Amino acid sequence: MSILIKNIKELLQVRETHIPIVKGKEMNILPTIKNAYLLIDHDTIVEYGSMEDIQGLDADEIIDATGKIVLPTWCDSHTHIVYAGNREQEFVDRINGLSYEDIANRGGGILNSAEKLQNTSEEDLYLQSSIRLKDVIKLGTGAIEIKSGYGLTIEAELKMLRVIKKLKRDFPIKVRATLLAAHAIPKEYKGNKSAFVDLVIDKMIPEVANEQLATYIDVFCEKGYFDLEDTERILIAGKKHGLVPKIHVNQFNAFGGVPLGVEYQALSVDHLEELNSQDIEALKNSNTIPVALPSCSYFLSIPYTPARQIIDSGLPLALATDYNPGSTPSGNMNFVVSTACIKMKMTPEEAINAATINGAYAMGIGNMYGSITKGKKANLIITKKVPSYAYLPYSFGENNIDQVIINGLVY
Ligand SMILES: N=CN[C@@H](CCC(=O)O)C(=O)O
Ligand SMILES: [Zn+2]
Repeated sequence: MSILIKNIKELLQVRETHIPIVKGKEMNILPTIKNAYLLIDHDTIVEYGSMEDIQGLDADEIIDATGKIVLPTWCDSHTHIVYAGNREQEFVDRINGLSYEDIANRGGGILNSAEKLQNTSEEDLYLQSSIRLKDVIKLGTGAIEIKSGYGLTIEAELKMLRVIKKLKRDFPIKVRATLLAAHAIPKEYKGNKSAFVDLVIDKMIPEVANEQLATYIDVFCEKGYFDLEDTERILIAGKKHGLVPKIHVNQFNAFGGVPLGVEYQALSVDHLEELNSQDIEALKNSNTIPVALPSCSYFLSIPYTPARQIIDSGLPLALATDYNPGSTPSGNMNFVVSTACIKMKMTPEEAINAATINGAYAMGIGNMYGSITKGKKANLIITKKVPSYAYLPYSFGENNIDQVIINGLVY
């Protein structure tokens, strides 16, 4: 099966050869071809170019993209989409004056989601999560990282990871799984955090690695959750079992989590709403990518990750949703890209690079996803008729997507 997309107003993120990451000033460059075509064979991009050079090309199916923009699907490198129920009451409580911290301190927050998940069957959890996954694909996400972390017992963490495995089996998009057992201290371990960290290290990590249920190891490194020592112990144990660090740091406090992540070769350090100059220095000359989650800042009314400071220091930046029931009940990468431009002063070029090539890097799939490159997966967004690509972040809240192609099939 082949598809030829013709008369594309502008084809975005065209990279003749694969580049793994874009950093600093390069982030402001988005290579495009105006009046372009693109040929898909089965699930692969095999050819593209200017309409002037299209002669001789034919395909089983022709899509006329007159007036429309084509770009690679979003790579959402940070989500928690496997969860049970919702937390809209906490949302109302925050409107009425409680903070995220207040809610967590009285047993809500992550512990609330953990209780719900523990009491939900694997089948129901799969059903609830698959609805969300379908929805985000329609919004243009073609690759997604999904974390555990609402289980907090061995059984429930394994249940979450098995659901992620089934989603990976049943859906055409790329799915990467992360073990985030150290997401909160369970009620039963209150005052005895080190025993819970021992459980994560001695039981959960070996079991998950043994069953090959995760690629990455994550920790919520934050005051009131897991400190630097806990984080270091968990990263060491994860690495010993072949899990690559990819961690939550600096959401509310900056106290050394970023340099620690870099020291343990984390693939990414995510959140960074609070960031200091030592963090920036640590990230320079490292292979660790910072990841910003602007929908979380929006929803919790906390600071936005200082994208300008990061990019202007020559660093790369990726954008992701953080889709979860507590801090970001949205998996809309289009909103993330818009919000990054509106609130973080990223240019459309920077934001699109951050949500495609750099998103793919932040989930370790850059060789096959994130750009229009021959041989990469045919995962594409075809927009509605739009005046320019800057219109995409500009028209925030509007759905500009006409079609999503995943592995060469119109979704
Ligand atoms: N901060 C830690 N974890 C999630 C939120 C978890 C929750 O509130 O359920 C996050 O990335 O924002
Ligand atoms: Zn998160």
